[in-house]
Amino acid sequence: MQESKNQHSWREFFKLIFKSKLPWHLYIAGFVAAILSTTLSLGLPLVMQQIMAGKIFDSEIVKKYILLSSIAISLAAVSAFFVSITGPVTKRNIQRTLWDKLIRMPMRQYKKQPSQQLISRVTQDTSFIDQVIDYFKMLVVSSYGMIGSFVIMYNMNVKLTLALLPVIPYILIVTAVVGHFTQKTQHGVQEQFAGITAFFAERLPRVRLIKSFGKEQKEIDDANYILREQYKAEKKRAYVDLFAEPLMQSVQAIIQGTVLLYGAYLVSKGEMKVSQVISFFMYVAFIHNSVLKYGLFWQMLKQAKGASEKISSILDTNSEEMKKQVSMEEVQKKAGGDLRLENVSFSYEDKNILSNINFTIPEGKFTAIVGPSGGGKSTILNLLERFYDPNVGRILMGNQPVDEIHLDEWRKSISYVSQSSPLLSGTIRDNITYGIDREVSDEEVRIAAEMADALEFIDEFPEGLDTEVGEFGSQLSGGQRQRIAIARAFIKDTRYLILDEATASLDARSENEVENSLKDIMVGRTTIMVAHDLNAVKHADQIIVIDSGKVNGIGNHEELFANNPLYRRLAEIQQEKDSRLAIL
Ligand SMILES: Nc1ncnc2c1ncn2[C@@H]1O[C@H](COP(=O)(O)OP(=O)(O)OP(=O)(O)O)[C@@H](O)[C@H]1O
Repeated sequence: MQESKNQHSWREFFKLIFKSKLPWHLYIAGFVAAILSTTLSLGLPLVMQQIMAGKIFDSEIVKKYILLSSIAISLAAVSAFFVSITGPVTKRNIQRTLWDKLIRMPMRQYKKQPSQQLISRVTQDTSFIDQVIDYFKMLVVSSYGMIGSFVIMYNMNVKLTLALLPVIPYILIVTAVVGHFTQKTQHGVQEQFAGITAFFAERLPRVRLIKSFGKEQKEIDDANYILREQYKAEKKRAYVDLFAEPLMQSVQAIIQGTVLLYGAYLVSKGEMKVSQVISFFMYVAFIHNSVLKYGLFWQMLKQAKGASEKISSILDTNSEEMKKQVSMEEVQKKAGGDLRLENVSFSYEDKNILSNINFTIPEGKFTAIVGPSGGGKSTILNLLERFYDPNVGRILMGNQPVDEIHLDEWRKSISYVSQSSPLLSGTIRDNITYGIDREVSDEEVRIAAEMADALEFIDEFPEGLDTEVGEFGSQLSGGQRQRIAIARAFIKDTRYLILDEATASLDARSENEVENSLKDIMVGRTTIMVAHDLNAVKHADQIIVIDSGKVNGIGNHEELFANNPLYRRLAEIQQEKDSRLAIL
């Protein structure tokens, strides 16, 4: 079982590498430069051997040494440059692939992982992949250098080379043990880091909530706790370093000691020259450096494998399918624009929300959806926008199932204004024209703003349409944000208008202004409005009462007031509320 999981994750790793269109030409260029540099470096101890053997005054040999080392260093620099270039290109390509997938995932998928985790997939995990490819290149080059060193050493002196062989198992064990513990503790540090990022990223945008409940000290204590955990993880890593460093040094001491002591013995026996021992010494330093890279590569590979599993779990999800067989225009010509929910049932995961819903939303008319909180009204809007598909039943436009219509055209035919219309950071103009694919003139933006009752406050800002709205529109009031969203809906000029409690969070004056703006925009459009304030829907052509995921009644205000006890009760509550407000 464990083995098949392991094989699976390696498959994910290679799948990701090949999917991400990596800059192979740059990798190959860097690899060739590194191999050439290593080849020249392998020749250096031999030239040094000649110099140490008495040719110090032979200018040709000295020149050769300087030339060889200069070229080797330059090629190593070129190779390092390619590493610096390939890393960011690889990371960028993987991030692009990932973002492309993330933004096209169906809504259900976003619920499966908190957004903080998704962010660290794109920012943190992608870095491991490019690092491991670089390390792999380094490993191949180091192996080549090691084999080359052994071959040269073997030709120089068989006895001294063979004397190094018993050290190899020790080197392998030390590298594996150090690699294992370093990787484990490093993983712990990264986990803590991800937790801390998530903690701060969640708290900072909600600082208002924290302050209003006076919970600053609790948040400081919570932060102290996770920062302490981070410190503990880092301390563990420091302890591992404490043992790792001497162990790795002992590898160096053993191989260098073997060369020096046994080399000195062979010199005393006349079987080797001192210059050869020096040359040997240089080769074992080369081998020692390569061994260190093996240890690091193993750690990197494990991290990259874990990261690629997580990234692949996102890449393997299905994207929303945008193009289906029928275009919106065709359907409309053939079947008109009435929307019909036919035996629709729906659940989020295993929680049943809607049961056997049937109703029609007539084209060009005003339909309101009302009912007690949690009954499923917004869920119906989610289904109409096709953020989710019904589990049972279907939604039709005319007599055409909407899931057969191009999804991008469908969504573009709907303007949606909700209780807290989200804005993106940027200017007021950027936000009013967001999602509009054509060129929009300032004149047009101003007309839309005027119709949404937004122009007056926009002109009060010194920067006018160029005013920055801040993160999530934080520089504007709730009412201002709503009116920007309505101006956007005016410009979008869509067939369908969906309003979900569009005025619920506003004060009486803003509510009045926004309602007036909405009245203008609703003219001639199929409007579906969810509202708790029954005054806002009294004049609807049709009101649908939803209770506990079922249709409780359909009719206009008068009909429902006369025949539907739930609606009458809601209307009476509304009247009581209105009269209380009138007294105040
Ligand atoms: N994304 C979601 N995942 C899981 N459950 C959800 C999700 N959205 C809503 N629900 C649940 O579905 C039920 C219906 O919610 P919905 O928002 O559709 O009700 P509503 O009638 O619009 O309520 P309100 O009038 O309070 O806005 C609620 O019990 C809610 O907890």
